[in-house]
Parts: sequence; C-alpha cells; structure tokens
Amino acid sequence: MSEKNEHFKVQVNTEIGRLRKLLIHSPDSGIGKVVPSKAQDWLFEDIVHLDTIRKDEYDYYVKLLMYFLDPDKIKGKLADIDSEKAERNFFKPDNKDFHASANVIELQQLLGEVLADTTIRKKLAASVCAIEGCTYKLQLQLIDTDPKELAKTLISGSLPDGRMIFSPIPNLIFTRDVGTTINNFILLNKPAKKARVRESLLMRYIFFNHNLFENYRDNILEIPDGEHHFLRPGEEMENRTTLEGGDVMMISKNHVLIGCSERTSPYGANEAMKLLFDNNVVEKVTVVRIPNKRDFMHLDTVFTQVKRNTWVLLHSIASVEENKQQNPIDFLVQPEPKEQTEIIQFYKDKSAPKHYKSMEELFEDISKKDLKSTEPTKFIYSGSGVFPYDAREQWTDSCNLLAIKEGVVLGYDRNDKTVEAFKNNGFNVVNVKDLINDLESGKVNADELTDTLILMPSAELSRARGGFHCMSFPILRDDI
Ligand SMILES: NC(=[NH2+])NCCC[C@H](N)C(=O)O
Repeated sequence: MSEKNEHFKVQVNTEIGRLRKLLIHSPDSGIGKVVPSKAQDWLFEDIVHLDTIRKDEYDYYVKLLMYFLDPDKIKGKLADIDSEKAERNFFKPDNKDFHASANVIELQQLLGEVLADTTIRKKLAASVCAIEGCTYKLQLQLIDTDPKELAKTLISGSLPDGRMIFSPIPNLIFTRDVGTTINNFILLNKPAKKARVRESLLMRYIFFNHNLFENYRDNILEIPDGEHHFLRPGEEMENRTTLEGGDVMMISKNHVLIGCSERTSPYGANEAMKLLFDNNVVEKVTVVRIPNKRDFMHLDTVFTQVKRNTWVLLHSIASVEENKQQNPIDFLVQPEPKEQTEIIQFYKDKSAPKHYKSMEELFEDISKKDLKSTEPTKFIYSGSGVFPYDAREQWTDSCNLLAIKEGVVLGYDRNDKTVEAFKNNGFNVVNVKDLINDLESGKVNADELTDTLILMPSAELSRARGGFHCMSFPILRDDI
C-alpha cells in the first residue's frame, strides 16, 4: 500500500455519504471448496461456482468501485483489464498486475503486508494454529512461508500445493461483518458463529499491526466478555456476548443503530453501547431487536438506507404495532416475543430510553431530525410489500444495498418486484454492465449520477446469503 499513513483517514458518519475508501475481499479459492455437507455450517445456502462468482459477478463490483473510488486505475484501461491475455490478473491479490488500490482495499493484501514482519507472522501463525488445532510442525512450516502466500493460506485454508490444512473462511467476502467504522473509531466484531471466528482474528491483527491504521490504534474498540459471562451457565446464545458488523449502522454523526438478531446478542449490544458512550463516540444508540431467525441474520438484511429521506425495508418487520393484530388469527395465536420487532433508543446522558412504535417512525426521526431532510420520508418495501415476493426477495438481499453516494445504490438484479418499487419511487435502474461501458466511454460521469439503483448479477453471490451492504466495510465517506 503506497499511501503514507499520515494522510490515511478513517471517518464514516453516515450510511450514504460519498464512499471514498472501503475494505473488501474478493472470493478466494476457499469458496470453491465448500461442500454440500458443510455449506450450512459454513453459513452458505448452497455451493457456488467459483469461476462464475468471480468473473461474472464479483469482478463487476470491483470494476464499478474503481470508477467511483479510484478511477485512474481503470479509466481507459478497461479493454486491457478485461482481455483474455490479462487472465484476470487485475483482480488477483497475489499477482504483480493486481490493482492494489489504496481506496478499494483488499484485505488479503493488508494481511500479506502485516505478515512481512517476522514477529507478527510467528504470533499469528501460532494463534491460527491454536484455534484450528494444527500440529506444531505445521505451525513452524507456516512461519517459514512467504508472507503473501501465507496470507492466502490463512484465508483459503489451503497450502500453495492445494492441500487443505484447515477450513476456508468463505464468509470473509462479507467484510461488513468483521467491524464497523463509527466516526473515527473502529468497532471490531465478536462473532456468533464458529465459521467466522478466524476472520475476526485476522482482522484484529490487521487493525492493530498494519501501518495504515497506526494513528487509529487507540480508536479500535473490542468487545470484552464481562466477568459475569464466565459464571453464566449454559451455552445459550442469549447469554453470550456476540456482535457482528451487519448489525451495526453508523446512521448519523451522533447516532448508531445496533440490531439484536440471530448474531448479535443483547449482551453484545449492551457492551458495544457501553464502549461507544464511554469513549464519547456517539450520543445515542438505538437498539432494534429483530426476529431471531436465519432469514434475518443481521439488521442490514431487513433494511438499509438509500438517501437521507429514503429507506428500503421489509414490511413485516417494519410496523411493530400495525403488524401485531390485523386478523382474528393474530388474536388467537400470539407471536413469540422473539418474533417481534422492538425499538429502544438509549442516550449517553442516561436520560430515559425512548420506545419507537415502528421502523418507519424511527426512520422518519433519523431522516428529519438527524439528517435534516426537508422532503417527505419515503419507504421502499421489499417485493413492493406483497407476499410472497417480499419474503422471497428479502431472502436474496433486496434490502441489503450499498450506497456508493447518496441515492446511488448497488443491489441484486434478481429482485424484480423491489426493482419495480424503486422505479415507482422515481429511481433510474441501470445494469452494471451498461453502466461500466458508459463510465469507460465517458458517456456517464460517476460524480453526476443521481437516484439510481445499479443492478448487479447475483445468481451465485446470493447463495452465500449476503448483498453489497455486507460485501463492504466503508472506512471513509464524505460528510453529507
Ligand atoms: N451483513 C450481512 N448481512 N452479512 C451476511 C453474511 C452472510 C454469511 N453467509 C453469514 O451467514 O454469515
């Protein structure tokens, strides 16, 4: 990474400000090793085709990010990058022709750079071997491995000769979940799922050791286990302290949303809140408890923000009251408390917490009060709010959009009814392939694009159960 750390800035205070820098991880060979019997344990819904997920899907994401965040790397060079003889080298972190962008930052590259230091290499190899139960001899062998190769191995789980030495971490493509930038702080996660533990370990080593983050070491927040944790009986999720980045949203300068979900426990949310208040990072935290199920693993699977006055969300989690008692059956069969959305806002100054009746009410409040929107707040519902399209499209991440700038969002091409809803709300809809051609030819200028949903190919990616919000870890956004 060529950029000097004194110029390197970490700062995110909204979900929608112009994106300037982010951390990503392109699908690595480990994804091509997921077997059906392990897919669920590794949190994939199916096995995916590696070549397709890379060439026909994720590469478009990288290209698009380049036009917005690092155009010099791509503009005028697209034909070469895409040519057959280039063999996708632009996209391969271990290749000399890799883009190595300082704005679209590949985690594997940072890890390779961190591992160049012998002391760190020894420590990290030992830590990974400890959690993965490797032999001491293997540990010694790993310490002697070239740093770039070692980075690849620690991520993919396989040695350069293809031998598998531990499981892959196929979910590292969902960089959102490993941490969250909150103003100029980084809150690291504490994963609920075993399949994601090694990801967190690698991230800690990167943030605490890479010279890019040197000026931010004191701003890295880690969630501890409270003393009571060790004394609580059982292994129940509710009793563990867990938090994953998909449940944390930096919504406005002084306000963070934290989801309690399948992945983030109330204890996790509570510890995160304490850290944020004690370190004066924000003044209010709204905890949104969503139904604890696989469909809704994180908060960002049920809503994301599009513009200061526009939100995309799943209707069934939205209106807490309204959804409760519409039909006789709702009186006869009471939903489990776990099945209900609950919204509580807490304040640093310890004033009494406030309850919200619905997600819409909360969003209205954020749009108008936090973000000073003067226009009516708009809600775009997954599947146009019509059953069963709402649930089907939520499952394939219709609500999980990444705003590259205010009003310009990336989403999957397969969620037809949600796309309709965007059109009905005045958005342009473009296919990423067409957009890339227009950005290359100069017909479209990235800075001038407004109110647009960019459709991304998704047949393979959606089987991994995450969208572009999950596939991004913003570390620098402009203020809005
Ligand atoms: N922020 C998100 N919604 N991330 C999606 C993560 C998907 C991943 N397969 C998992 O289950 O962990």
